[in-house]
Amino acid sequence: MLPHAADNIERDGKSLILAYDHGLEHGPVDFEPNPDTADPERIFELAAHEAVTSLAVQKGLAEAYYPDYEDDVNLLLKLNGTSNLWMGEPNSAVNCTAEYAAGLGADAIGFTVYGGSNHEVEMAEEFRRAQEGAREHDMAVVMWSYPRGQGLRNDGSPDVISYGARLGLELGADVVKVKYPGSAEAMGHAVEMAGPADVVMSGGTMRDDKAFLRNVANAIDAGATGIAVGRNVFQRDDPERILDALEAVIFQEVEPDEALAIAESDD
Ligand SMILES: O=P(O)(O)OC[C@H]1O[C@](O)(COP(=O)(O)O)[C@@H](O)[C@@H]1O
Repeated sequence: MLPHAADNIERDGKSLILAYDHGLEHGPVDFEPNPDTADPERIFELAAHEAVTSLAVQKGLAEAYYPDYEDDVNLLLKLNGTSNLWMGEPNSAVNCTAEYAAGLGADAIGFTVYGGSNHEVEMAEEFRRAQEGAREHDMAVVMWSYPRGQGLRNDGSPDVISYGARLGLELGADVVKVKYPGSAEAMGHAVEMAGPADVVMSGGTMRDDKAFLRNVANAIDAGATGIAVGRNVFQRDDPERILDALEAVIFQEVEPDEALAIAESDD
């Protein structure tokens, strides 16, 4: 990683990445709890919320919508992805180059690496190309580091998550996105293993406000620099309200109860 490479997608060294690649990764089922969110325009508008430091999308959405939002949104362009229709060993098709991302105005690139998959070797090579391309265009590099595949049954165990965090550092990511390993202590170990690379917690499936914010607060206490979140924001009835609360937890480091009170008073 390069010192300060992620400054353009962070605020005071912290980040809230709004992830919206679910239409590819999971399919339309993820929009069912809040059908308005199938419309990318709704999410680009949401990404203009001041809590959001970048919006992670695939190339097609960036081409169609980003020109109208480039003044208000930092673009984190995902360069690979796989649909839920794929039944093979974990892999992620590269669908965009770093050069093309730079041409679209991206501030950062995002790349999934499934360490432990049968495809790890080719994925590391693809990541190398993307990472070096990003360096040529001064874009930050965010790795979705999700070890899974072959014998790796429990991709959420603390040891595996720490290994994923370390893979990000070793391969040259500026920010490593990992699943929450279940406790502040385990998150602290992952942060330590990532060294100077920033670690952000991946959002996960919908949880109640307090439980979700508690995990985020624990991750921040443990040294994580923020969160990359999709469903826990856009599947809620009032996504702006949870962004207000996340802003308080991540950037002001207040406790979840106080953050929720701040979010209520902003309504
Ligand atoms: O591969 P998984 O575990 O289904 O998760 C992939 C999804 O999770 C994310 O990394 C984070 O999204 P969520 O916050 O909704 O979990 C997305 O970018 C991606 O689409």
